[in-house]
Amino acid sequence: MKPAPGVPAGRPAFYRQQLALVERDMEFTKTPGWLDWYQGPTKPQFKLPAGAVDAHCHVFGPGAEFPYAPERKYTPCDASKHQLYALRDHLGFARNVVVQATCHGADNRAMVDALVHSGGKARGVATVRRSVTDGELKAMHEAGVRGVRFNFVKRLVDFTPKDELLEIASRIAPLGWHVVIYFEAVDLPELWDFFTALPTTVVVDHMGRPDVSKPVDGPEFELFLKFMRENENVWSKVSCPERLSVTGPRALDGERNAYRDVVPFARKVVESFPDRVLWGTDWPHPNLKDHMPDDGLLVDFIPHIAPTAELQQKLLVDNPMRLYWPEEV
Ligand SMILES: O=C(O)/C=C(\CC(=O)C(=O)O)C(=O)O
Repeated sequence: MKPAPGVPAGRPAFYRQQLALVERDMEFTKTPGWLDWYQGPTKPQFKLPAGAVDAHCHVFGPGAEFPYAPERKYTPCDASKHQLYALRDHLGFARNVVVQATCHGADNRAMVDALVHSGGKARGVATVRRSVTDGELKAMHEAGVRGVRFNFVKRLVDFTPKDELLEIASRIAPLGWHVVIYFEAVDLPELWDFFTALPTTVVVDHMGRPDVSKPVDGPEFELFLKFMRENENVWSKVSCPERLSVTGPRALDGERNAYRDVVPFARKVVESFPDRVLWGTDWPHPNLKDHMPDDGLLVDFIPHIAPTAELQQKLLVDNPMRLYWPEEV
């Protein structure tokens, strides 16, 4: 990698460490254009079933307590566990699955801190490197971590060799954990063999980010459906319409019928694989450039993709409970 201007060749790692030490003692400056999470979300009209789980959300810092990682690709606004749990109660969820965000790298302290202060109402998904010790994995398990996330979205992370990821997968499998994968639809063909070699349950973030301007019955989305059909260990989050939508309308200003272009994709997955789907808010919505949704209106998106009470119960309660709280099922 080319060193930054003013950094002598061969020393970038040293300078990154120095930068981390400086940043630890200063306030973080948000990435230019950063959109903060929506204040004062509406109450959803859709009444969530009792025990509903928000199975994809994050905490950011706060940076002064849990510094953002030096290798991060964005610097967010703070979004604390207290704010996350206030949103949970406001929307009517009972539990959360807190997914490690890339702005914290493999430093899982903010996420783990959120779990241990949740009164058992949150479980987590971590990011780990091959250097993670068995003791650290055990401590994370006790805190409520039940999975690791492998991220292939190039704007978010640097490349990690597949042999390192396979080694991590083989170490977390005996703990009963699963692997969450995040990738863009165009990259599925190249990643197929790696994904199908994973020895655990595999959960895809946001339906593998389909291009929803393409037909729902076209070859690209069909490949994703085939991936789920042929591999019964593969689950999908049918989340993030606000990230995938091209035409909107946005979940803002009372719009309870938002992101209509995403509906056929998510509904197809929910109806084809009702026992292997999860839903989450994705609060505090990292990296949205266009708009920040009203989370209450996002919840009102759910009945459009899971139209029956039975599908809603599986999506929001039965499936996440089976994956994250199996001891209670
Ligand atoms: O929140 C998400 O799932 C999506 C993200 C951010 C992310 O994954 C991360 O920072 O860890 C994105 O597409 O920028």
